[in-house]
Order: sequence, then structure tokens, then C-alpha cells
Amino acid sequence: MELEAIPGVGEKTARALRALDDPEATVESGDVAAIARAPGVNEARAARVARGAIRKRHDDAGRVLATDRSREVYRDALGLLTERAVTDYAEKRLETFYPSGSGSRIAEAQAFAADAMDYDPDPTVLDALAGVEPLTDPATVRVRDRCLATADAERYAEAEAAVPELSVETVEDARDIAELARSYATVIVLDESFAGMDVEGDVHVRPDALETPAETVPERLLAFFAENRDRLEAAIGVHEAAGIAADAPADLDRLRDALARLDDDGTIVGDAELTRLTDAVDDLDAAVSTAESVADDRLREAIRERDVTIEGTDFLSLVEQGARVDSLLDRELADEYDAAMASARDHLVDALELEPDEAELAGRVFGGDPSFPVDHDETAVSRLETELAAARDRRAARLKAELADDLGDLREPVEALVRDALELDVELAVARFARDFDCVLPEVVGPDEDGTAEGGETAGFRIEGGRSPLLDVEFAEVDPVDYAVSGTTLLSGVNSGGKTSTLDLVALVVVLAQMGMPVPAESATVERFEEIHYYAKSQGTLDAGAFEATLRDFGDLVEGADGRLVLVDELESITEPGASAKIIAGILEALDGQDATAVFVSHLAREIREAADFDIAVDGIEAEGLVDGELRVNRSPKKGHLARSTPELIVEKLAGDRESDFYGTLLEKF
Ligand SMILES: Nc1ncnc2c1ncn2[C@@H]1O[C@H](COP(=O)(O)OP(=O)(O)OP(=O)(O)O)[C@@H](O)[C@H]1O
Repeated sequence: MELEAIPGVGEKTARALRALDDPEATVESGDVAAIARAPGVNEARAARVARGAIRKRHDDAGRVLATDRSREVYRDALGLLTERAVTDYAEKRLETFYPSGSGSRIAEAQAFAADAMDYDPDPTVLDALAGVEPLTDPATVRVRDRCLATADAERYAEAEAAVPELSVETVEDARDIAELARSYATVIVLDESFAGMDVEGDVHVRPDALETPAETVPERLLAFFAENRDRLEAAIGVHEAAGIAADAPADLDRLRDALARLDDDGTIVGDAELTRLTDAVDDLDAAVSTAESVADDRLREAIRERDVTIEGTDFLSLVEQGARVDSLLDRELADEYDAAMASARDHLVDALELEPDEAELAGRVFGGDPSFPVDHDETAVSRLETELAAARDRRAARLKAELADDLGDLREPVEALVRDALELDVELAVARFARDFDCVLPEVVGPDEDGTAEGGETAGFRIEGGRSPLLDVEFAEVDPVDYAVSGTTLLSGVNSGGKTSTLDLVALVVVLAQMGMPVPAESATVERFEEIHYYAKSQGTLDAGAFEATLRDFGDLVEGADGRLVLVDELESITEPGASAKIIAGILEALDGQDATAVFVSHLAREIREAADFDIAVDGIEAEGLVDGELRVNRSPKKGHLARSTPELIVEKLAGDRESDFYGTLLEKF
């Protein structure tokens, strides 16, 4: 698919998307997180791109949401779904569901929703989902103890791009490489031509080094897993909590084990030998100084307990030349001195847990000329340190390579593991929505081959037991509404009977149905409308300019209205009642000849009927009576019935209650 051909994708976005590994497939996949990896593309934009790709795939150019109020209902519907998502990803992914005019798109989304509705939204899964986020690429880690070397300028540029973690050095001959081997612990030569050369140091000729990054820079893979550890552990948790661990795209035990061997900074943990060597290097100076103290204490004790006989010449020498104590120590306390040195060596070996060959080096730290306090051999200490550090680095490098090798196989599967967990969140949001509001998947009826809707000229909508979650009462208190309209109709009814709420319910059910989502009803069939025109009640009489603009809107609306759903709430409030009735009658007349479905809520049903040239259908939300001054309403509109208004009901009640002609006469006027 040509990226620029996707609605909403301009040249700049297309350029950003091309930075993705497989731009077309990624955009097609609808994976909002993967699309959002394109530079400068955030998740909201990614959702728009994914939506555009869906439109393109289904050749769905139509704009179903035709008015502000229709768009508001869509936002509310989406809100009911997104507020049930745990992750940001799922919220954005849900935005790729939009009311579509395309039958194939609705069928595709319905198939997704049908699967989703089978899920049980277990609270432990929702808890586990809280830690799942799309995987991120960590910042490039610089590795300073290794370099790449090549004599080829092209290869040099290639290497710099492929392995930004390592320095790339230009070399001409083996001498240059030997030089590098003195500055770097490891040199990886990229040119085959250097194979077989004899240079000292850790030098490898690996022409395939750029193609095998896990071996060349295991740090890259380790940094990726370290950076994403929490997300991966959360994704493992989701699979386990949801009971889908066996079908997970990665071996979860292996992944968990590999992650346990990795520290947050990409270093290796949990290896006893590496810990021993690392600690030994870190603690060496402190251990040497403690070993000295141990020896000093021992010697001090020995000296204190000894009676030393000193010859006169020695005594003289002591007095004349300052203390030649070492010779004295050597002669008089040789055994004690040796024992003290041995205890210092033992301390060093014990404290640093040195292995025999290291202990031998440690032995050289204490053993010089006798002195008190005892002294250590600094050269021997630094030799020991160099050896220990080298052993540590060798061990770390080996473990890193081993772990990177293990993780290499998991690199691709973990992408799927996290994506599956995030997708599960999308499905669970739909499942929870469906459960919370007792939803069903509606039947969405498309046009027949001749262009008219299936099941008659105009299919319209039929809702049974519909309950809107958007009402200002608790969902449990919402009365179910049955309502079906095919063609055009007026909806009359008592004040506060639920006329506006009925229009809202119809709009919500149709919008959700065309999104391919379940609807809050016992059953529902809706026509696949090309456009939904919902006009909310005007807040008051319009001035001449606004009135003219509104009339123009309706003028446009009635032009080519086939396939449209028109919901209008009390249009009469825009101007004086007499004129309003004529205008509404005119609009209904214009719509009646077309395959449009229209519901006009009005208190002027009688007047509109009188003003119309044809027989306008009227439905009514009827009050069943007054109970304790409160209206008891049947919320389901009665077909072909002009509902009595609230004043009429009250007059009727008074006429019944009182023996007075006044109320009876008044009632006759209704
Ligand atoms: N199906 C329902 N179940 C429970 N309560 C409802 C239902 N429909 C409406 N209501 C309640 O009735 C109130 C009034 O509803 P609504 O505004 O739809 O009436 P209306 O007929 O449009 O009123 P008006 O004639 O004044 O414009 C709502 O705010 C809601 O509290």
C-alpha cells in the first residue's frame, strides 16, 4: 500500500513511517505501538494512521459522523470502551474502531468483538496488565573495551552505521592492529584479508561481525532486555494470570530465567564466580590493609610477650644509627614474624575468597623484609589486581555472550508476547464494556444489490431492551426501551418522558453497531447508515442569521438523503412555534420520499401533522399516569400514537377528580 494513499498520511508522516522496519505491514497491522515507533509519531497520531489504513483497505471514504452531536456520541461511546482499558496502548488501539459505512469493516470489527466478548475479565489479569507497556529501544550503549577494525572505507561507513556501540578504526596492516590490541581488550577485524595474521592480544578476524550483532555487541541485546525487563515480566504475568501461558509466543520460563540473570544496567547478576571476582577486585585494597593490621596485632602481641636480650653492639647501633629494628626482628622474632605474615596472607585469601593460583599471587604481597608495622609489596598487589580484574572481565564477557545467545532467540518472540498482552487489554476492555452494560452484538443490515436496504425499502433500526449507559441515572435504574423506526417519524411525549434520552440511545446503538462493537440492548438490528445526522436541541430561539444557517443545514441534509439517519431534537425551539411546525413538516416531507430514516422529537406533533401534506407517522412516549404528583412513564415509544402532553394529563386528572365543568371543558380543547 502506498503510504501517502492512506487518508490522513501526508508527505511528512509518510517519511517518518518509512523509518520503520516494514512500514506497509506495520501500518496495516493496526499495531498502534509499532506505528508509534516511527520518529515523531505519537500514539494518538499512530491511531489515526492505523484508522486511515483500515479505511483504505475497506475502501471506506465515507464520513458516517455528519454532525457535532453525532461526533459527541461517538466520543462518549469510545469513552465507555477506553475507560475500561488498563493500558495507554489499548486506549489508543480502541480509537481505531470508528463508525464505518463499509460492510466488510463492520464485519471485521464484529469478528474481533465477538472473540473479545468470550473473555472473562479476571481482576488478576487486569492487575497484571497495569505493568505492560510497548517495548522501547534503549539509548545506544557505548562499549569501550572493544573496537572494530577495517582497511576498507566503505566497510568503515557500514560498520559505523550497523554497530554504533563500538569505535570503528581504520587499519592498514597487522602493525596497526597490534597497536589497537594494546589499547582495546578485544579487536574485531572485519576484513578477511587479515585472516591468519599473528598479532598479540585478543584479536579476531570476523568478516560476518556486522551481521551477527548478538556476538559482536551482546551489550545491545542485554540493554534491550534490561530496559524492558519490567514490561516483559508484566507481560509474562498477564499470560499466566489469563491462563494462556502455554500458547505464549515465547518460552516464559526461559525468558524469566534469562531476565533473572540480568541487572538493570545490562550487566550480569546471579553468577557466584563473577560476584567473587568482582568483590575481590573491589575489596582488594581494604583486605590488604586489614591483613596488615592482623599481622601487626600478632607481632605486637608476640613482641610484648618476649624478653629480648640485646647485645651491647646492637644496642649501641640502635642508639647511634636509629632503629635497625628489622634485623633485630629477623634475628629474635623470625618465627613470629613469619607466622604474622602467614596470617596476613591467610586473611587476604579468606577475605577475598581467592582460588589457589590467585592465592599464590597473594602470597607475594606479604613476605618482604621484616618490618614493624608490617608492610606489603605494592607491585604484588597491583599484579594481583590486574589478574583478578582480567579474570572478572573474561568471565563477564563469556556470561554476556552466553546470555545474549539465549536472549537472541527470544528477541522476536517477546515483541509478540507484549503485543499479545496489550491486545488482550483491548479485548478485555470490550469484554468488560459488554458485561457492564449487558450488551449484544447487533445485526447490521447492508443494502441489497439494488441499493435499497435489506428487508425493505428502508431498514432503519430496531432496538429491543435498549438501556443507555450515558443517562444521568445509575445503569441498574435505567428502564429498558424498545423502539423501531423505518422511514420518518415524529416522536411525541410528556415532558421529561425520555425523548432526548431515546434519541441518544438510538444514536449510541447505531454508532456502536457501525463501529462493530456490542450494543447495550437485548437485541438490535440497524441499517448500515452512510451518514448519521444528529441535531441536539437548540438552547433557545436563534437570531435571524443563525436561523438562516440552520435552515441551510437542513436544506443540504434533505438533498440526497438516501442511507442517512436523521435524529433531530425539538427543532421548534429555534423559532416561534407556528413557523417551526411548518418547517419541520417541510423537512419531513422532503425526507419521506427518500430512503432515509428520521426521528424528529417535538412537542408540536399535532401542529406539524396539520401543516404537512402527507400522513406523518407519530410515535409517543406515554405517561401511564400520575403517582404522588410524579409522572409514571412507559419509556418505550408507542408506535402510531400521539402521546398526551404533561398539561393534558394533569387536566385529565383534575377533570376526573373534581366535579367541575371547567376541567372537562378544558380537556376537550386538547
Ligand atoms: N430509560 C430510562 N430509564 C430511566 N430513566 C430515564 C430513562 N429515560 C429518561 N430517563 C430519565 O428522565 C429524564 C428526562 O429524560 P429526557 O430529557 O430524555 O426527557 P425528554 O422527554 O426529552 O424531556 P423534555 O420534554 O423536557 O425535553 C432523564 O434525565 C433521566 O433521568
